[in-house]
Amino acid sequence: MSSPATSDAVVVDHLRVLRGGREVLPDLDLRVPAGQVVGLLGPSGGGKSTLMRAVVGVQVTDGGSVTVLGEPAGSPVLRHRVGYLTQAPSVYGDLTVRDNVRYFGRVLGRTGAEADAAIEAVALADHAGTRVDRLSGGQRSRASLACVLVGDPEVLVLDEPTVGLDPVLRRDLWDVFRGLAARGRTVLVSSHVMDEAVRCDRLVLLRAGRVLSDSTLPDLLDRTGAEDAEHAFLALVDEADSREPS
Ligand SMILES: Nc1ncnc2c1ncn2[C@@H]1O[C@H](COP(=O)(O)OP(=O)(O)OP(=O)(O)O)[C@@H](O)[C@H]1O
Repeated sequence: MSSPATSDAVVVDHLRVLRGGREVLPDLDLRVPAGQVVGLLGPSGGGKSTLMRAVVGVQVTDGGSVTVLGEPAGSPVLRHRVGYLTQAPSVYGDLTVRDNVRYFGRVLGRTGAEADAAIEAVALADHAGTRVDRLSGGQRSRASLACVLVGDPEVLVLDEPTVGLDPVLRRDLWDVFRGLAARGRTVLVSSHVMDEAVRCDRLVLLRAGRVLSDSTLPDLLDRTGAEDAEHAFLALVDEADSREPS
């Protein structure tokens, strides 16, 4: 059996981001090991999307650095090596699912068969011929995900890919993410849903722009004595609050 990759696909060093004049990420350090699924969890407004935007290089930053696959985030050489799923589906409404995925695939030199495989992976084969503007919100976001998957990027940055999906679809998508990591891809995925923590190799708990914890789930549960990720997170919040002056 080959040993897991030990290099870091993403290195965030003292990242500082201001948005709307507010310090959203004051001073953030993070390492995302290659070939792993790393979950970015935490409350709404905690800075998950901002961090992801910095990793793909679309966020104006105010200090520190973000390195992806050894290159500065956003470098042109990373364009085809990093895939990004935003919370707002980025697909053409007046094209079918198949035409969207084939279009993005063609830009990246992928075949029609590879586009079909990406559609299959997000369980949209039955809707491949449907115009995207006639899909539900969850289907639309899966169509967007297929457009990311078709490029088979080395690093996937997925902002809430399972939001609003039923448990079966969520499980199936997590199987896809696990399969990507098994092939050496790195997946940084954000979620509000704490029970998705069990599917991650590592968990980063982000709150108010700070990393409360960065560890495996077993280590997190050990450290906090909690029974699951949600209770562990609450314990860490309480611990952080008790340290802050009121
Ligand atoms: N365009 C913007 N202009 C100014 N402030 C912003 C902007 N977008 C986000 N923010 C602020 O940045 C902070 C972090 O937002 P961010 O979207 O990164 O959080 P999040 O953890 O991804 O939240 P959610 O889970 O709700 O998507 C929030 O306080 C938010 O109000």
